[in-house]
Amino acid sequence: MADKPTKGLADVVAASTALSDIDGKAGRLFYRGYDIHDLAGRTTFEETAHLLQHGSLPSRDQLAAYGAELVRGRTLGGLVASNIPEIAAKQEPMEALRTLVSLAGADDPDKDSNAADANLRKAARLTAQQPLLVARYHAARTGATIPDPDPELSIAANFLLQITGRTPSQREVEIFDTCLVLHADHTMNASTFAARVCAATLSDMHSAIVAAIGTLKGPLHGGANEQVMRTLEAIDPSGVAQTVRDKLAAGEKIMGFGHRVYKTEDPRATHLRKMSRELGEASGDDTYYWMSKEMEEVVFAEKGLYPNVDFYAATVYHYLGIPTDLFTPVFSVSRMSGWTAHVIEQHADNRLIRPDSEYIGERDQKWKPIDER
Ligand SMILES: CC(=O)SCCNC(=O)CCNC(=O)[C@H](O)C(C)(C)COP(=O)(O)OP(=O)(O)OC[C@H]1O[C@@H](n2cnc3c(N)ncnc32)[C@H](O)[C@@H]1OP(=O)(O)O
Ligand SMILES: O=C([O-])CC(=O)C(=O)O
Repeated sequence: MADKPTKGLADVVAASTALSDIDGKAGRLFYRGYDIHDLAGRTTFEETAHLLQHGSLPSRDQLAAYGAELVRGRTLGGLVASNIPEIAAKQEPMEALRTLVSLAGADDPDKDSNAADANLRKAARLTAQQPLLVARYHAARTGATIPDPDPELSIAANFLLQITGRTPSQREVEIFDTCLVLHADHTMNASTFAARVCAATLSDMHSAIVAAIGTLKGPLHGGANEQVMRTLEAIDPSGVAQTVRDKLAAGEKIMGFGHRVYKTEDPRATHLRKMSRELGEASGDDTYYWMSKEMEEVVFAEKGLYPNVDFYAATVYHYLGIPTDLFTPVFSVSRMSGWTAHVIEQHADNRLIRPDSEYIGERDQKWKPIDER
C-alpha cells in the first residue's frame, strides 16, 4: 500500500537541477549559482538564456555566436505562418501559443532528434520564435502590419516595437529586458515540472514545451499576472482596501500574492515593484502603482502574504503598453529559456517520472450485467 501523498507535492524534491536554486526563507534566487540581484539590470536576456541553456555566462564571442543563432532562428516555418490568421481569430493568446508551438514542432528541422546538439538548436529556435509568435498572433488579430525583427535589436527591443507599434525608449527596453531575465527560470515550478514529466518519457522538446505552456496558462501559475491587472482595472482607486477585505472575507484568493516556496519577499518582486513605480511616474499617471502598493499593504496586514512575481509584473507590462491578455504570453517568452534548458537537462540524465498514488476509491465491488445496474 502506498504512503499518504503530500497534497500538491509540497516540499517533495522531484528532480535534481543545476539550473536554478531558491532559498525560500531568505527570499533568494540563483541561476546557475548567480544571485538574481546580480543579474537583474546587468545581464541581458540573451546572456541569461545562454547561461541556462549552455551552462555559462557567454564571452563576447560566445554571445555573438548565440545571438546570430537566435537571429537565424527568428523565422517561422510554413505550417505555423499559414495557420496564424485562423488561430488568431479563434483562440485566446495562451491557447494559440500552445497550438503554434505544436505546429512549430512539425516545422522544426531537428524534430526527430533528442540528441544534445539537436536539443540545443531547438532551444535557441524556440527562444527566438516565441516572441515572434506572440507578435504575429497579435498583429493577425488586430490587423496591424508589423516590421520583421531587426537583427541589430535585442529580443526585448524587437518585441516591444512589434507589440506596441512604436520605438521604445532605451529605458523601456532595459526594463523589459530585466523582466525577461527575472522570469527566465524558477526551479520546479508547475510548468517546468510538466515539461520535465513529458521530456522524461523521451518525448521531444516541442511536446514538453506544449505541456509547459498549457500549465503556465492557469491563474494559479503564470495566468495570475493577467488577473492582477483585471483586478486593478475593476477596483475604484479609493476602494482598494475594502475590496481586498471583501474578497478575503468571501474566501477569494487575491491574484499575485502567496507562493509555495517563498516565505518572505520574492526577490523578483523587489525589482518589479521599483520598475512599476518608475514607469508609473514616467507615464504621468501612477494610479495603478499606488493601488498595487495599497493592495500589498492590506494583503500583508490581513493574511501575512507577500506579492509574487506576477503582481508587479502586471503594472510594469501595462505601463510598457503591452495588452493585458498578452501578459502571460510575455511570461512564456522569458520562461522558454528555462523550460528548454530543463528539457536538455532531463534528456541528458533521464529516468521516467512516474510517482505513485494513494487509492481512495471503492474496493471489492461486485460486477453486475448492464441491465441490473
Ligand atoms: C509565477 C507563479 O506561478 S507565482 C504564483 C501565481 N499565482 C497566484 O498569484 C495565485 C494566487 N496565489 C495562490 O493561489 C497560492 O498562493 C499559490 C498557488 C501561489 C501557492 O499555493 P499553495 O502553496 O498551494 O498555498 P495554498 O493555496 O494552499 O495557500 C495556503 C493558505 O494561504 C492562503 N492563500 C494563499 N495564497 C493566497 C492568496 N493569493 N490570497 C488569499 N489567500 C491566499 C490560502 O487560502 C490558504 O489558506 P488556508 O490555509 O486558510 O486554507
Ligand atoms: O515557482 C513557482 O511555483 C512559481 C513561480 O514563481 C515561477 O514559476 O516563477
